[in-house]
Amino acid sequence: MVRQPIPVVIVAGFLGAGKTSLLNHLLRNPQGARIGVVVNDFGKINIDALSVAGQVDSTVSLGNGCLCCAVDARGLDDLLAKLARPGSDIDVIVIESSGLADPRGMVRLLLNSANPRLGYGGLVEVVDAAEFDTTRRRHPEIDQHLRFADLVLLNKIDRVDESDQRRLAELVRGLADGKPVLPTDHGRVDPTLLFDREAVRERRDTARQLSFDELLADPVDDCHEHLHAAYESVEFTADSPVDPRALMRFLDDRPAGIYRMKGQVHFGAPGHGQKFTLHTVGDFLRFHRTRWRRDEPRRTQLVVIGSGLDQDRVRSGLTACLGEPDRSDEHSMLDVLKYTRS
Ligand SMILES: Nc1nc2c(ncn2[C@@H]2O[C@H](COP(=O)(O)OP(=O)(O)OP(=O)(O)O)[C@@H](O)[C@H]2O)c(=O)[nH]1
Repeated sequence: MVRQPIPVVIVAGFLGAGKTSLLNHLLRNPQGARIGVVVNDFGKINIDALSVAGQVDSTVSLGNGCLCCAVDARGLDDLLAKLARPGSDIDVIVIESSGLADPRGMVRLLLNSANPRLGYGGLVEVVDAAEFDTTRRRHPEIDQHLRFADLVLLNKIDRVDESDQRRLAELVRGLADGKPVLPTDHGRVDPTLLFDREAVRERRDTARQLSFDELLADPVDDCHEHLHAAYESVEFTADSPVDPRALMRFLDDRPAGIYRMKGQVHFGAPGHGQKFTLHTVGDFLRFHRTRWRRDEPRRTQLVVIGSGLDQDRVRSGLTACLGEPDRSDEHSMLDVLKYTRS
């Protein structure tokens, strides 16, 4: 029996829009589908891969760099072929692209893949409703990304009021050429919308039209003009614990240029030895508290992403946060806990 191609769904969207949240939602609610995952992060420590690891059998990580550039895409075909190898019982592959990748390059790559086991499963663009206006002002090219989407998730809907929800939904629908726009929070969407195998051929045909008319007609696609060309990342790893008050001071007065921070923090405060996952997106700040896996080293690993960063200042600022808190200070974690969801 000839097997239907495995749909490959690309999840794209600007830094911090909610791609990993969507991926985690899909992995927790697979509706019986076996999902293979490819994670491409910006920054040498692949925080996203750490976040989805343990939930899925087949995760492959592309590490640093953006998938959208041909030079960085080398190996993607091999990774996909590995996931779709004969005998694999994967039903769908989801690629979470870096928040700075240009999705057009990835769509093109998949359409041009010679692997008969793989089919283009569509592009899902995740939009951060709370940050969209600002992001668009700074990066007007985001509009182009939306044009190629098959489905747009207007995410973080809980962070905007109703009239803004309506305005943004209309705006995004217009930019996405009338494609469906679904309001979501934390990427919670009906997974069957993404995994519908029947829709794969149709999407491929539509995308092929795009590919000939627009994608391939625009082969220049200079990587130096991609969003990631203007961004840089700083990685920070430390085995000694972090002083919560010092970290909060750093976060309250972040060095200029930082847009996104993510990773895990190991605090030294007594009674707070759990894993605190940190996310900042623009002004947004959140910690999520979970248990460390048994084999996981208690250490802080952060990726800081921004434009025009003073990398030394970021590193020295974080290094200055290391140290045991004052043990007589019972409230050292108070500010952290204000921003924490368990
Ligand atoms: N309030 C709110 N927060 C959200 C929502 N979706 C995601 N977040 C939070 O936003 C932060 C970033 O979410 P991620 O899912 O990591 O975003 P991402 O697009 O994968 O980020 P990058 O890979 O760095 O580009 C996390 O703290 C999430 O918990 C949402 O709908 N509402």
